[in-house]
Amino acid sequence: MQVDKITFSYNQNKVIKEITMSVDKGDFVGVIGPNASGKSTLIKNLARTLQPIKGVVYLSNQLLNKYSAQELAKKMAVVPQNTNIDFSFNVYDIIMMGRTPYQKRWSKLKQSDRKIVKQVMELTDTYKLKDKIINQLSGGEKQRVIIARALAQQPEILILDEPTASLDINYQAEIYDILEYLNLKLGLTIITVSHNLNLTAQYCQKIFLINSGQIYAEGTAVEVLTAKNIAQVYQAEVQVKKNKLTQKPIITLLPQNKLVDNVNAKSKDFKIHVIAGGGTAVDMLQQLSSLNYNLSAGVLNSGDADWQIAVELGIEVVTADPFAAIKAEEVIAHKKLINQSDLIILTEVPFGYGNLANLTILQDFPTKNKIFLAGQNIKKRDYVKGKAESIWNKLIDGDNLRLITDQSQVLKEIKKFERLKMER
Ligand SMILES: Nc1ncnc2c1ncn2[C@@H]1O[C@H](COP(=O)(O)OP(=O)(O)OP(=O)(O)O)[C@@H](O)[C@H]1O
Repeated sequence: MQVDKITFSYNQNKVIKEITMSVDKGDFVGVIGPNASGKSTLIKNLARTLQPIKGVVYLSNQLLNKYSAQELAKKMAVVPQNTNIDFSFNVYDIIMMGRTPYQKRWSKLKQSDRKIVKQVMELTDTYKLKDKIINQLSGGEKQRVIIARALAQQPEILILDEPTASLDINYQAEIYDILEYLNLKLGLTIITVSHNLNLTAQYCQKIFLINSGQIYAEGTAVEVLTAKNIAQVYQAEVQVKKNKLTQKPIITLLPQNKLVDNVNAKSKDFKIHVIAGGGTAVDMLQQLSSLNYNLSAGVLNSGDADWQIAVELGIEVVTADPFAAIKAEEVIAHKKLINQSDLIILTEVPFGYGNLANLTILQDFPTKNKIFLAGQNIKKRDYVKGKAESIWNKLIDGDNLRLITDQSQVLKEIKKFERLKMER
């Protein structure tokens, strides 16, 4: 599908402004954007429900306007946001309506039509509902029936406007799983409009972010769903993390209200320096960052999981080369960051010759507040013949140090140090 500079207005209100976009055969495309940004209007223009006042849409190199209704129904199926269905039909008949473009007037149903309908019913888990009347169904069941009817059209391209709006999380993922199956196994081209940024990120290969009737950003989930783009378009502060399994972004809305902002504003004055490595601080850095703590970290090797997350979260970090030992200039930079902090957190990182400097350095800061994570005995993490253990034992004697064995206690301990600072 090739969309060439289309503009659309409702009366004088220009809702789509010169949008150009292309969808390739086999794409799984997500259209996102805030309320009233023009998403539904855009896809209605793509589905020929509305006609652009300027610009053109091509489908398989043919102008969309040139298709007969029947030809178009064989090529494209649409699942609109609100579907009005005659309540007197049962589920089977409704899904069979999807076969209309293939049937001659007054002709009998063919065996092949029945077979296709059965297949799509099984795929969408609607076969068990076949005799029910549509108004006896829940919102989620109804939605699956509408999707089944669209699939019965055996389209090449399927356009869905908020297909999971009324579904619980199980069915949301299930609907997207079905769409993914159709996309990957059968090569169906799919365009979905959704408010669910995480589902869109997870499933769509290509995303269009719409703002005020224009494309604000387009590309892969990683390219489009950045905290900056979302802040600009939705005026919302979010945290974007990476799903470790899929490498796709996960978007979490951060608390936006003033009350929470005030609490966070206080937190921002409190600086925490994290000494970690080997992925021992990933969850903690994410949690503390989402609570708006002012964070720094070091010395971390480039490419290390902790380094990766620190960089993604915009945390100031002293970086060493991948797999290389910490160098003198890195120790100096590290000292500077520690000096600026109110609290040092040392994770359960193993120590070898390459990173022993991260422990040694702490001897230069006897009066700094410290939290050491000690779920795993230092002996087991000492790969420098007892040197790490011996430094550790000296360090843990200090009054301003809390040893905790459970990472879930970190926040409680931080709050205590924070309160002490405020009382001073
Ligand atoms: N039939 C209509 N007549 C007049 N204005 C309309 C009509 N449909 C939509 N609009 C207006 O066009 C703008 C874009 O609406 P549209 O439904 O395309 O946005 P959307 O991005 O899909 O919104 P949402 O996320 O809330 O579903 C809105 O300001 C809306 O009020």
